Amino acid sequence: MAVNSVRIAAAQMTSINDLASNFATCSRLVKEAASAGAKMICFPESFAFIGAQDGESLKIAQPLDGPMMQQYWFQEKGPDEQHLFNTHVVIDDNGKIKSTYKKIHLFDVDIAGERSYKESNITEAGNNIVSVDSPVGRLGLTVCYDLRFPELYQQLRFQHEAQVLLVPAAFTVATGQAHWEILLRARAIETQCYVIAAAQTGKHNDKRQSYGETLIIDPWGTVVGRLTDRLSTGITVADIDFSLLDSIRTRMPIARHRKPIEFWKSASL
Ligand SMILES: O=C(O)CNC(=O)[C@H](CS)NC(=O)CCC(=O)C(=O)O
Repeated sequence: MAVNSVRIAAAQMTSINDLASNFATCSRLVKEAASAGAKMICFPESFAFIGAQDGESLKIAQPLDGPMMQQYWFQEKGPDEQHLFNTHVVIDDNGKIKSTYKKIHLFDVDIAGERSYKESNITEAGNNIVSVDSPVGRLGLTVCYDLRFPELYQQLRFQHEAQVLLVPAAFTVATGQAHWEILLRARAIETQCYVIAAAQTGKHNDKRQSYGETLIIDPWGTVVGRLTDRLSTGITVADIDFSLLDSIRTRMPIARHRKPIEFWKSASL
């Protein structure tokens, strides 16, 4: 019988301003995922480093072929000394880089009652949509704040034919409480894709805290993977079931029913 499902793991962790300590956590979680039978593990945004002071991430940023990436990963050095790229990297089981995606939507947002963020101060935005085939299906790569821009996910499903959408994140506590799960489930339902959302959680330093709640969601919108504690470090695993995915897409063929906006008419503007 053909194998129609394959296991994936999503990590949850609290990265700090210490590359070695974050790396030790990642190694431990990779081993846990392998013993659980997972073929792939997804880490949160900024798993390698979350700075406590301005400029710290710029200092540790390295090129994709630098020494850190040999170990795994990152903060990708940007086009100049003042900017890095917020890059999502897919690495195969030989340690080879299969694909990279630079975060398109930057988080320049003033959170009521919390603080304001200006990611564009140190980050250069990307402008390429990226998908890649993998043992767990065709992946669509995104990062964190991208989650609020559904057209990216529509492109990944309908133009790139993605089956699994990846959303590594470091959501704020306020926006996470209000929006995290509902946005992720909406993306899964409207694209009929698995959504894997590995999340930073807890307190990184005096100024920075993340919501957490790593989730794996199936193409029907059901949460199939979640840690028991939103704030703990660990993994959750779930099986990507291609028969389920095909059956949902066959019974409700939204790819065929979809009417791309180029064909719509505006009555008036
Ligand atoms: O700065 C880093 O180290 C890593 N990058 C992030 O944490 C980014 C930019 S500040 N965070 C988000 O995009 C949060 C989005 C969010 O919370 C929302 O959309 O509500």
